[in-house]
Amino acid sequence: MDKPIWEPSRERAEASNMARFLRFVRERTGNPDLLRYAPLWEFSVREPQRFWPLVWEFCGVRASGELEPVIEHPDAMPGARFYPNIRLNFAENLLRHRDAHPALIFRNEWGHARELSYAELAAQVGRFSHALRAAGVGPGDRVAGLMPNMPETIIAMLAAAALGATWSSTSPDFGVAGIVDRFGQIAPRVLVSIDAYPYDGKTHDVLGKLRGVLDAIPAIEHTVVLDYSGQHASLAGLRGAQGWDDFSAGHGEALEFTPMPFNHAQYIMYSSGTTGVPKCIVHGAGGTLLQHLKELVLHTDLKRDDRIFYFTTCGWMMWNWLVSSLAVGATVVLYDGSPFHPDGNALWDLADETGISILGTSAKWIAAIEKAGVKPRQTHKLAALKTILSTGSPLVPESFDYVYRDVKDRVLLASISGGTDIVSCFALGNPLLPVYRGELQCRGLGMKVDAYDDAGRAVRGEPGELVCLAPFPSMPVGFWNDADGSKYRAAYFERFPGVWAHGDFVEITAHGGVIIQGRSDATLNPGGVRIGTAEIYRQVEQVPEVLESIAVGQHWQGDERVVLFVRLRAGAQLDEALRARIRQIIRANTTPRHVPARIEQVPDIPRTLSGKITELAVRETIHGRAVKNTDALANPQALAHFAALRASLETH
Ligand SMILES: CC(=O)CC(=O)SCCNC(=O)CCNC(=O)[C@H](O)C(C)(C)COP(=O)(O)OP(=O)(O)OC[C@H]1O[C@@H](n2cnc3c(N)ncnc32)[C@H](O)[C@@H]1OP(=O)(O)O
Repeated sequence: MDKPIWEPSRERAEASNMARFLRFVRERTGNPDLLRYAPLWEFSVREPQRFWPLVWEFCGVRASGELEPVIEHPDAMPGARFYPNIRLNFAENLLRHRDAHPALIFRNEWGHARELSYAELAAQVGRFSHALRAAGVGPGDRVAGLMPNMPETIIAMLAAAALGATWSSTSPDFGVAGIVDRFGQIAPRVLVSIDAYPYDGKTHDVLGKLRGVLDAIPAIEHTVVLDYSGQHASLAGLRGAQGWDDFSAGHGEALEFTPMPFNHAQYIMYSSGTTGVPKCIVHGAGGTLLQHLKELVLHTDLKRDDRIFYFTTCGWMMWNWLVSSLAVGATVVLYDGSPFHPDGNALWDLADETGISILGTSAKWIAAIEKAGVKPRQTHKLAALKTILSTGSPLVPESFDYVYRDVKDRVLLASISGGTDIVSCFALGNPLLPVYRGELQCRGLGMKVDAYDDAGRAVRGEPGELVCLAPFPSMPVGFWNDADGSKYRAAYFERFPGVWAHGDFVEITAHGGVIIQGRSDATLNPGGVRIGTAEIYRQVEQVPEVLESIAVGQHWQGDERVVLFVRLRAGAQLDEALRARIRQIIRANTTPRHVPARIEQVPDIPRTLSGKITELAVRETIHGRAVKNTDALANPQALAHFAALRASLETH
């Protein structure tokens, strides 16, 4: 059982950035024992004040100011601040290369194919940045993107970052309410959007949603619309709207970068919980950069001649992570569309056509193409492919077998895990280590990750709560609109004081690997797409017949599906018409991925003594597991209604 499924060759390991880094750290610290990953990791978490400057120097961060202190208040969790006396510009770090090497290769379902060199990218960023400045954007302003994964999204983000503005993006599959719930909170000055986009053989309109968004967010002064579909749709009637080309016309290309504090708000990302509107998580410029460089250069072994691809929307942190690859000067391959269009080979075709060497995707997709009988080993060359990354949900042991059997045997398969909250990973790949079925190779350097039982004791060889015991640079710098930090503390530090509790169940294995078991909190994760239940409740409860509802994730065919339970007004009955209406309102206002797979009626919903509905108690009940703490429930008898539905939920 403990035999690796794959091991790096000696040549591959020795040529890796991680091996070079080990040598570099040995020289700099004079510690001859740092010969393997395990002692390097120990050093990184024991001496963060020495470790992070080594990453900084090895990766060549561009900045000015004093490097000391590395961490101010190093024992405060939260409260520690990295590099308080440093200034840098995020875009300047990502655009350090300005040559003819390809920066971006883009493909989409419509057959668009484009390539931009680093020089061309820099010129386009320069022009858009001047246009944003002319529109009044300056340091600290927010620029929002309702954009697919395409070059203009990166151009707009870098242009905003060059000015010291904050970027926030959301995928255009959200309905008006989902968009307004997000961007409405951060009051962006400029909104960048497309007119329409392709997904799964269809053209999805965005212009129609823009009016509702603009009506609800008066802060937006300018709306820049890219004619992505080429249909030259009229922008008449859209407040402050201009086409992308008109907006940028007449501006010069010279890049200017405004130096910003290390902890300046670079990105705002969204995470929906069980109540209220989504949380706006603010990530700092320097912390995001340093952490991404560590993960890309060391853990992913990214080099200049690599072509890196990740299947992601601009609403998932893998987009932000992928874009940081520009700092290495590598080529970033972008794809907009369904990874199943026209068939399950779409991404393998892309890999062969564009020479992808690092291909990132999700556990759900790998399981889906296996089921569809896709066997790229027989049909594709995949000559350049050396690493496959997977995230979103746990990659099951059988998927490791599939990849090595039917995709490619000489490939490092790295399951990686972290999240929006940290815009990076807790555990991930490593070019020096073997791959064990079902395991993430290691905890990330500098990440003091552990597994805790309910009493806050570290456990090994069994699942516990994923915790991080020490500060790391990509902790959020805070939440937006949370001046006293109470929402931020409540999100991660209430479970164990002074310790980050992430909301995942994790096991740390005997050989230092990590197995993620799934969410320990009420977050839904169907197909690896993270969804907060509140977004569903806010829609369902607009349906007049529904008094209240509760949504949980049910294990289903190796994945998770969303099951929604509704309590209806006296006399109302849940029939197919009502189910369809509930699905429709969710689909229209959130995204199609929020739509529950099953909807059932219950006469009562369990709540705590303080009146909060308890998703975890319902989740345990429908899986036939004992519910802890029924004493804390005001109406434990309500669980019987869910237990009664268990057999039906298990069969269809
Ligand atoms: C380090 C970390 O920890 C970081 C992270 O986790 S970041 C998050 C990573 N998460 C992921 O990578 C998610 C992985 N999952 C997926 O990408 C997708 O589930 C999948 C590609 C595997 C399958 O996608 P899919 O085939 O479109 O199915 P699914 O996601 O179930 O889509 C449901 C519906 O939404 C629609 N849809 C999906 N994306 C859409 C879009 N952009 N626009 C419009 N409709 C869309 C689909 O067409 C489908 O519609 P129908 O119900 O009408 O058929």
